[in-house]
Amino acid sequence: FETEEHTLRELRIFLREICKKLANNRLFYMFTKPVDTEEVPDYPTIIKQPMDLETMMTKVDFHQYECAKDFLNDIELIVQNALEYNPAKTSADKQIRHRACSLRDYAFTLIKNEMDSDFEDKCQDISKKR
Ligand SMILES: CC(=O)c1nc(NC(=O)[C@H]2CNCCN2)sc1-c1cc(O)cc(O)c1
Repeated sequence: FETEEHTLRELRIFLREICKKLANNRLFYMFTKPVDTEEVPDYPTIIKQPMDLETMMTKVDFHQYECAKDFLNDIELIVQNALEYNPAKTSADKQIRHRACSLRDYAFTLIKNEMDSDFEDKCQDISKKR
């Protein structure tokens, strides 16, 4: 199991790098911090499970991701929240939806290109056993 701990340590290092790259991309600044319910008071009435990149970085540090799939599930949550909260045909809402879709494509592509597929398989096997 020591090798399992080593594998999960490597996963955390990798996911921090991905998180940093996404959070440092100006395109995604509105996804970097929890939505401020002072500024956007109706947000919690519409979005029941908020998510953001800073929260995801904390989840990495708290060992709350055991494979890249779990990490991408939270990226998908950020995307779905933005699509739900910004449904209008206005250019403002359209631009936010477009940014959300770009975040999804960026994140999935980054992980696909930079992660060894059998490393992810090993992480998923560990995750299933736990
Ligand atoms: C992240 C998100 O989903 C988000 N959506 C918004 N939508 C609107 O403002 C649309 C809603 N429809 C009516 C016209 N306004 S603002 C916003 C946001 C932007 C930030 O810079 C930081 C932040 O925390 C949240």
